[in-house]
Amino acid sequence: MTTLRPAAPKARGAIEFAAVTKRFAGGAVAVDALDLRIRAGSYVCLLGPSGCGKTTTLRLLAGHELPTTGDILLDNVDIVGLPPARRGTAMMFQSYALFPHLSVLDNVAFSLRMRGVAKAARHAKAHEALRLVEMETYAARLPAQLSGGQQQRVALARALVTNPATLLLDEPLSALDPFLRGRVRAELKRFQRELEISFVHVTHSQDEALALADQVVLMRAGRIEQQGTPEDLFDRPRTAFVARFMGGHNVFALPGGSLIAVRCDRTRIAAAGLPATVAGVEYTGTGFAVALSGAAGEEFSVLLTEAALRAQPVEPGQSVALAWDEADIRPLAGSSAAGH
Ligand SMILES: Nc1ncnc2c1ncn2[C@@H]1O[C@H](COP(=O)(O)OP(=O)(O)OP(=O)(O)O)[C@@H](O)[C@H]1O
Repeated sequence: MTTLRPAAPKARGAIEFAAVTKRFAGGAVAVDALDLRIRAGSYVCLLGPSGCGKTTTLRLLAGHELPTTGDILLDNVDIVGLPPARRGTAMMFQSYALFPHLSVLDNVAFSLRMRGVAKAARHAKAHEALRLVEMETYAARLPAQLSGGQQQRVALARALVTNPATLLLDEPLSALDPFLRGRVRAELKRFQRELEISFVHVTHSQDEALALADQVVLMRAGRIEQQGTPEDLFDRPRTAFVARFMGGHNVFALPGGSLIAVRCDRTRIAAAGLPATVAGVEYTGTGFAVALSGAAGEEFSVLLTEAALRAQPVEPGQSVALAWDEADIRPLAGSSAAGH
């Protein structure tokens, strides 16, 4: 479930961005007066279209970028002046970032070696981290002798060996095939719960964010468009941008210009309502998706069960009407005149 548990007393990794702006040389504002709060021990996904500032936000936390203005706190400590290794953050890279010539154990111990930790102590900690991800028996192998999922676990152990308060993950699953992605996704969630630290996970994938996050932060042009639980973002979008980005919704402009969102599975093909033309019908496995176009060329979608489509067949080119229940209307900020 995605409901927020009350943070346990030992949970770590509370993050606060206070009016953080990052302006790159050349003028690009990647992060724009960002105010962001992340609770200790929570799983947060930063989501949004390409270029909206997700990676920059993560790099600001890690200390790979410095803010132009603003403060960043981790467990109430201002970390802006601290070097990356002293912030209490760790970054998990994709598995191919493992050093190919080092054993699994030495890969995991690497950052401790860089910090001057003696060999016996760093190997003990590396074994502990490998035990946590159930990879201890592979300690002597080289990365090339592991499966993709095993490499990913080693990458996770390598990030966790410094005992961070927050783990930063930039598209950690994008290199994996869909089957493995599902498995590693479940493991990430389990580790995060067990460790009671915060995970900040950058993703392009709405599905990934909905499946993993306690809190989803949807960014747009360096700002937060909406932050909330996956249910908030998916079922209670506040703007047309959120409804469209999260998917699964139709955005309708009502007479007068106000905008509403209605879920595609709650939009009906009815005898009377908003006129639309059927553009196509696709089998989705669990039912059918009917693609439609509105009078002004807007794109809509209605999800039907097989039984519903059989009872009321539609075909491309057919004129139909769309209807919905009052209870399924989600009013959106802005109006169609504002260009959303
Ligand atoms: N080092 C840099 N110098 C100049 N501009 C940069 C730099 N890094 C990022 N930007 C710009 O800042 C904006 C935000 O980039 P960022 O990488 O944070 O976006 P993103 O949301 O992670 O995108 P993507 O999903 O494509 O990775 C973009 O317009 C990008 O071109």
